Amino acid sequence: MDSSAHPYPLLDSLAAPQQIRHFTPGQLERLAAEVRAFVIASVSETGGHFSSNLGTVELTVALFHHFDFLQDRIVWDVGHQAYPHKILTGRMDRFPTLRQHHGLSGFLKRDESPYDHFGAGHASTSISAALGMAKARDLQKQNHTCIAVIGDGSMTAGMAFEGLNQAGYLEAKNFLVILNDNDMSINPNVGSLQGYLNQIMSGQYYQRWRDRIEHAIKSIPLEGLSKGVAKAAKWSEESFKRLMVPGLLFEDLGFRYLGPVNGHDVNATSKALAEAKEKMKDGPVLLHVQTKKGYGYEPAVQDPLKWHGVTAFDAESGEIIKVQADPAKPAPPSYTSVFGKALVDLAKKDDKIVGITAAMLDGTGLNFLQKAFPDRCFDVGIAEQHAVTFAAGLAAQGMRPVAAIYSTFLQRGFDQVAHDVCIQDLPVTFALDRAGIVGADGPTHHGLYDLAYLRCLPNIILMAPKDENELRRMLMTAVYCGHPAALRYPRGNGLGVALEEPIAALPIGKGELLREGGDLVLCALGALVEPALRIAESLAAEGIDCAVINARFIKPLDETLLHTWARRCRGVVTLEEGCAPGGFSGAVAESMADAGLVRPLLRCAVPDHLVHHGDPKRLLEEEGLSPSILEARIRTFVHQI
Ligand SMILES: Cc1ncc(C[n+]2csc(CCOP(=O)(O)OP(=O)(O)O)c2C)c(N)n1
Ligand SMILES: CC(=O)[C@@H](O)[C@H](O)COP(=O)(O)O
Ligand SMILES: [Mg+2]
Repeated sequence: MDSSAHPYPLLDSLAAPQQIRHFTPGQLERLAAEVRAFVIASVSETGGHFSSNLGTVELTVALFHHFDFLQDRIVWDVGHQAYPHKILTGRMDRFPTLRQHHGLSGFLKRDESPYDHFGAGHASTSISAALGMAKARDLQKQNHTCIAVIGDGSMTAGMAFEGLNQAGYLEAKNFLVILNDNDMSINPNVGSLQGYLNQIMSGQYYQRWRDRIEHAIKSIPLEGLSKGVAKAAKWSEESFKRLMVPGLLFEDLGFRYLGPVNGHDVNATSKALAEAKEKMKDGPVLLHVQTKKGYGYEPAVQDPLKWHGVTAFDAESGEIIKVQADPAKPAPPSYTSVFGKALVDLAKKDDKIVGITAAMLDGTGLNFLQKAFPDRCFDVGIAEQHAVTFAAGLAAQGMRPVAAIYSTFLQRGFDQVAHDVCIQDLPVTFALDRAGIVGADGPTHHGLYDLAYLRCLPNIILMAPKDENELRRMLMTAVYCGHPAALRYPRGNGLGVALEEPIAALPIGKGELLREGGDLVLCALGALVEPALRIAESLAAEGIDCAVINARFIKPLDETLLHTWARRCRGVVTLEEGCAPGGFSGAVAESMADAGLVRPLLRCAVPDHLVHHGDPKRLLEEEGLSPSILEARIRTFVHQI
């Protein structure tokens, strides 16, 4: 990065974040301006989460002015808004590597810095984690402050309220929750909580009078009054509070509510933090900070959804830099959009079909349904558990719900899938986007575990499409199979196959034989079917004869097809973009073992370890799942058996 074009004198002279504690108000403002300029310059080159980070600049600077985060603890919810935290804690020079292979993580990581006290990536964990830290501190007789910073979107999750519930009950001292309210999740934030927060925002005037009114009411001498008058005075105190005090919901949960404060005025935010420090000596405090996504960069302010996460862009013009595509070969559509449009096609013919998303309207492609049938599309907020049971309720009353949830985020709804959907055999469809390796978001976001955590559940039908056409057919199969069903498909573009009309359901539990062969049977799943076919053709030129099966179903597995070809061949190879323990290869191995069918087995899957962040192609190579590495592994295997 050319630092002469973007001078950062204060940042450059910052040897340690503790220096910020002695900054003057003017220096705090200049530091915030530098951090913002650096975020814009840096993310314009690498891409990354953007608008949320511009929203937390002043808040982060003010936090470092008041706290020493080598002693005090801070938990950033999700962590996608913590670039300013990283910049102030000695990681500025690593930003050119952001979200790249072996580079700086896009989230917080305990092993990346002593200032990262808790890692995340999924939302709404911060209050629970910070409260755990506060309790550990008390039990170990320490006295630092523990802080959770949580966005209004993340606050919609049940888990956030579970944390508040316990914190208020414990009367946790030196415990601060900062609610960073920008009226946005990735899409606009939804739900009655947001309505409540907006009401507080519009009633700022009352906050100034709050302390005076409370004091005046409290100073009424109740002792000398008759019982009835004292009761009336007490009642009027409560009523006044309810009228005048913003954030009463949080007060009723045992928090002292402070704010709202303008989170882009660094010195006002600093003042509010000073007050919070005093008040939290007596018990938990919630500080409500009002910010704007994209603040300080007009294109992002105008379109915070587009600028939530971006690829590289021209900082001057705000133009996203497009990777030069071959004009002769238009890019195939994304699996997400194929799903979104197919759902609308099905919904046009069947008014029992409804869609559900947990705050990922555009991310899952449910925006198409939202546009076509707004009454049949539900964004429930960041509330995957609720989304699943809400879908179960709809299914129990004869609707055909399709819950579109990223593979990684459904992990949070596991018990609901098991207890509410599968045990009751309710026909809920799970459309699991981002299955497999996702790339830059890293370990918290790869969709590697879905097959393992769903395969064990009763009644569920599990599928993975080899291309866009099959995705549409699987969606139809799932919606009308009368049981719980899930289809999982990857992030990114499909293969560009022609879409067949009309969409036809698949026979349940039937795989597809794509190629006959006598040496090996390659049993492939989803995104690895097409590479398996190409590998088989390449190996044929060397005299290695491979049959290829497109499994289509992980459950029920097409055992007849599998066993037939396993018997005809000398060895079996499974290929999947998912974790090896418990995944598709496990289903194949179990089935052969149960049938007493003994064949050498090569399992091509992600081994039992973390997959870090970076370019998906490179990560696939590292996991031994890129086409050329797969081919080499299969060649070695066939020569060994
Ligand atoms: C459990 C879970 N569901 C969904 C997401 C995807 N996600 C990441 S950030 C985000 C929006 C968070 O909104 P908010 O907390 O208000 O932060 P903001 O971006 O507005 O600063 C969502 C839905 C996630 N990370 N974790
Ligand atoms: C932080 C978070 O969870 C999301 O912003 C996520 O990064 C979105 O990923 P996609 O780009 O795959 O939709
Ligand atoms: Mg928000």
